[in-house]
Amino acid sequence: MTSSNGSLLLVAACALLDADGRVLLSRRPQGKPQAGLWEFPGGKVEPAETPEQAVVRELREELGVEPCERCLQPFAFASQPMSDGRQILMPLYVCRRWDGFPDPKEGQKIAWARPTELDRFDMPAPDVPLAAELRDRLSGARVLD
Ligand SMILES: Nc1nc2c([nH]c(=O)n2[C@@H]2O[C@H](COP(=O)(O)OP(=O)(O)OP(=O)(O)O)[C@@H](O)[C@H]2O)c(=O)[nH]1
Repeated sequence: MTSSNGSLLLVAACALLDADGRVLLSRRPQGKPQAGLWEFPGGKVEPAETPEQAVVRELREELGVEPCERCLQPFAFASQPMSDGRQILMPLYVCRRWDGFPDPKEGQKIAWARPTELDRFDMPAPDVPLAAELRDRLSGARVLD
C-alpha cells in the first residue's frame, strides 16, 4: 500500500452471506499469527491493489470462490492499534453472490454462523465490533442507545 502513514496495515475482508443469512468464518491455521481465531476471509492489500481486488484475490486463494467486484458491498470498517505498534485499518465488505462452493484451500476450518451466533467465536480484536454490527444490522433488530 502506498500511504503517507507507514504505520498503517491495510487489510481487506469480506463476510460471505448465504441464502439463509449465515456468515462464513474462517479459522486461522496453525503457523499463522493469531492461529485458532475465527475471522472473515481476506488479507493484506498488496501494493497497487484496491481493497476490492484484494478481497477477490483472497477469496479465490483461500476458498476457491469468485465474487464479482460489484457484488462486494462496503459494510463497515475497523481501525485499531496492533501489538507491534501499527494500526490495522480493515474495511469489511459483504457479498451475497459468488461463483463456486467455498472450500478451504489453506488448511483452515470454515463455519457458517448465524449473525446472532457470532459472539460465540473467538475473533481478533478488530473483528469483534464488526461482528456486533453484522449481528445488529443483519438480524433486523437495531437497538439504539
Ligand atoms: N484476513 C483477515 N485478517 C484479519 C482479520 N482481523 C484481523 O485482525 N486480521 C489481521 O490482519 C492481518 C493480515 O491478515 P492475513 O495474515 O490473513 O493476511 P495475508 O493472508 O495477506 O498474509 P500472509 O500472506 O502474510 O499470510 C493479520 O495480522 C490478521 O490477524 C480478519 O477478519 N480477516
